[in-house]
Amino acid sequence: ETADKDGAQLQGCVTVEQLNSSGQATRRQVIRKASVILGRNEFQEILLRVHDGKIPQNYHLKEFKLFTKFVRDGSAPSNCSLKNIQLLLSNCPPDQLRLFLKTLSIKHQAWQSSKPLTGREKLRAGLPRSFEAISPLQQKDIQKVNELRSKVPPKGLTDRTNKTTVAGTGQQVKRSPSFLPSRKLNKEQAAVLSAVLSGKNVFFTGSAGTGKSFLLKRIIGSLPPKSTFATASTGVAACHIGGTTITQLCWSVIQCAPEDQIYFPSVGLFYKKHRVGTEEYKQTNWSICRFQFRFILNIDCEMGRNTDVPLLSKKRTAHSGILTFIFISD
Ligand SMILES: Nc1ncnc2c1ncn2[C@@H]1O[C@H](COP(=O)(O)OP(=O)(O)OP(=O)(O)O)[C@@H](O)[C@H]1O
Repeated sequence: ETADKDGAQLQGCVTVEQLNSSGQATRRQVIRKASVILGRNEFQEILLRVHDGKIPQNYHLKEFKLFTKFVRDGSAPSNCSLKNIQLLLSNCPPDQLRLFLKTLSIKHQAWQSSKPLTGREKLRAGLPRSFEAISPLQQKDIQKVNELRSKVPPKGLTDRTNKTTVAGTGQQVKRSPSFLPSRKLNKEQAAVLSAVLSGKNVFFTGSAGTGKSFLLKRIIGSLPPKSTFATASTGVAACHIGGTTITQLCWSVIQCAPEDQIYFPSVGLFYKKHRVGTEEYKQTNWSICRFQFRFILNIDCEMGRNTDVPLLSKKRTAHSGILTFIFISD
């Protein structure tokens, strides 16, 4: 349950954009497999370290805007306004991203309330450069930020960086620390999650109310969205987990493929993309049903040998080599 333990680290795709004075990107660097670490320097200032596996880049987070609209999809743009730099995080495990952004936001608010050193004081201190990963969120951090918020006079506005919503009456709303992982996975659930994260093929089941759906949500939240496909045999089951039906997944395989003609090794056939409603389309639809059938039947051996997987990997998984398929029964 790494996502719960640590809000200071994140894995995903990072796009670093250099903005000009009118906010347009003049330079862009995309790091598909980046590690992002939240840390502090020798003056306890908050830094964001982006590591591409070779050279780490540090970004000061004195002033920044955070946009959290797409966190559920594993994406979050943030803007370090001091340097006119925009960092766009994408394809991050959503649970990990959520905790990371909460940690960032709370730690930054707490830091703002402390008296930052002036440039002269920093020079005088003569401290050697350092970087240390930030400590995980604790109850005392939340209490501190709640105290700070209660001192702020009501404004009737919502600040983008500090989303303490203030009702129209001017009354300030204290947010509960609900983001702290209050519900831990039990031993069996944690074992399943760690097997999934280590890339094993896993089948888990249990009687009613034993926590299968709870675990499933945690699994989906711990994997990179672009290479995770949650599917179910029926629409009802798919809706339950925010996934898609297997038929839909198969169609998306076809549609995502860059070529007009696609080869499926598991059935040894070529399929052509056709316009909806044509005779060829109907035939292709039938073939896809057969493909699905084989796909599910052969899930162990086919996926183990990675036969059909490269078809998906061309476009949808440009960011990651490992694909995770989740099949849910009703
Ligand atoms: N580790 C956990 N900690 C706290 N609560 C849990 C945990 N696992 C499951 N629960 C709770 O137990 C209840 C049943 O869990 P869940 O709905 O996931 O079971 P299920 O096996 O999917 O059930 P069913 O087969 O009936 O759909 C839910 O209220 C869920 O929030």
